[in-house]
Amino acid sequence: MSVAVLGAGAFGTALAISLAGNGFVTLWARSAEHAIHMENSRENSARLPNVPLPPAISVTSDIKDVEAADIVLLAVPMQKLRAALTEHASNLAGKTLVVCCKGIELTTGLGPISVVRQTIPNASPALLTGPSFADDIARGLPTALTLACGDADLGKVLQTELTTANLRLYRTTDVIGAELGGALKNVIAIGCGAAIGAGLGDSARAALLTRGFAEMQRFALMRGAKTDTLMGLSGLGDLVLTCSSELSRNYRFGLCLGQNRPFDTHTTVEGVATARAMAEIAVAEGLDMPISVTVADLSHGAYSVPQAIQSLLNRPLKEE
Ligand SMILES: NC(=O)C1=CN([C@@H]2O[C@H](COP(=O)(O)OP(=O)(O)OC[C@H]3O[C@@H](n4cnc5c(N)ncnc54)[C@H](OP(=O)(O)O)[C@@H]3O)[C@@H](O)[C@H]2O)C=CC1
Ligand SMILES: O=C(CO)COP(=O)(O)O
Repeated sequence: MSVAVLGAGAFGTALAISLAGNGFVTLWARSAEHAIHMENSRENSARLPNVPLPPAISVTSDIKDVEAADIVLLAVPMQKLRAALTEHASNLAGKTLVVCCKGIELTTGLGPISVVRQTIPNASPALLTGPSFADDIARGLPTALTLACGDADLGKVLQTELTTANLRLYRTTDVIGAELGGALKNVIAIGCGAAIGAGLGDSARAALLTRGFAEMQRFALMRGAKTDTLMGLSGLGDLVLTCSSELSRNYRFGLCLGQNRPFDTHTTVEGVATARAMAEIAVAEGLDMPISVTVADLSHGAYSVPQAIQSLLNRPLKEE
């Protein structure tokens, strides 16, 4: 089956490089200039520098090339997904669409699969998520991800088609659990980065990671996710990776908050909008999500790090 990747950012490019080991891949960028530069230089110097594009990748800005593919991977930031799908709805109608973004849409509180269902109702949606840095995948380092698809038979097909020499896919039909694990871990990673940035130490990070995971489970189970999914690659696996590595943009954003340093506003930091979406849902549903709500406030400058720490430490004592 032919594969196209819509979105030539760091992750889309990395997935295209890995999938090129299986056969021809179309990598679509919205900017014609960017596409031509990548096609000629055989590198995505803007988003994923120093990794050559294999010959099996064709970079294009012509959406008709995406339309020709059987499977389309959607690798744009969560808050841009609806606009991208709406713009290209007629080209993507009826296709198998594998969303690769991690987050909750701020304006609706929906995850990526629901956004696909709303914008392109006759598409077959799936989700690719789990612990993986674009740079690791692009350099061929071994990575394990979760392929979530509500249609179990299609999930098996996609698992086979999208597994590569270095990318091992596990499958699940628990789309909600996989979506929420990937979205919520970014929020906790910002908190962990802030703790380390502020010099609070590794013990504080472990506490935030663990209690943050309890919040992730509370939120996801309320939305119908399965505990096993949260315990897997798309939940705990990605949480551990993102909370412990400076390769993570969410973690680095948190580090800057903790150190009171500015952060490049052009960098994709999914956890900022997702923290806000999550906090709004938590308040509406009466869910106790103190770390996530604190990260939302911190990320938008409503709290300083010392205020955030005080508010978390001064909460009433409770059972674990
Ligand atoms: N980077 C990583 O290590 C990983 C990322 N992910 C997830 O993948 C998703 C994308 O992240 P990543 O690739 O890193 O982000 P980047 O910031 O590297 O790239 C985002 C890409 O999306 C494109 N884009 C933005 N808006 C639109 C639009 N409306 N239509 C078409 N294209 C658009 C941008 O185009 P332009 O350049 O023209 O602005 C850019 O190419 C995120 O949800 C992230 O959480 C998941 C796992 C790992
Ligand atoms: O999702 C990721 C790792 O699995 C990438 O994390 P960042 O978006 O924080 O860089």
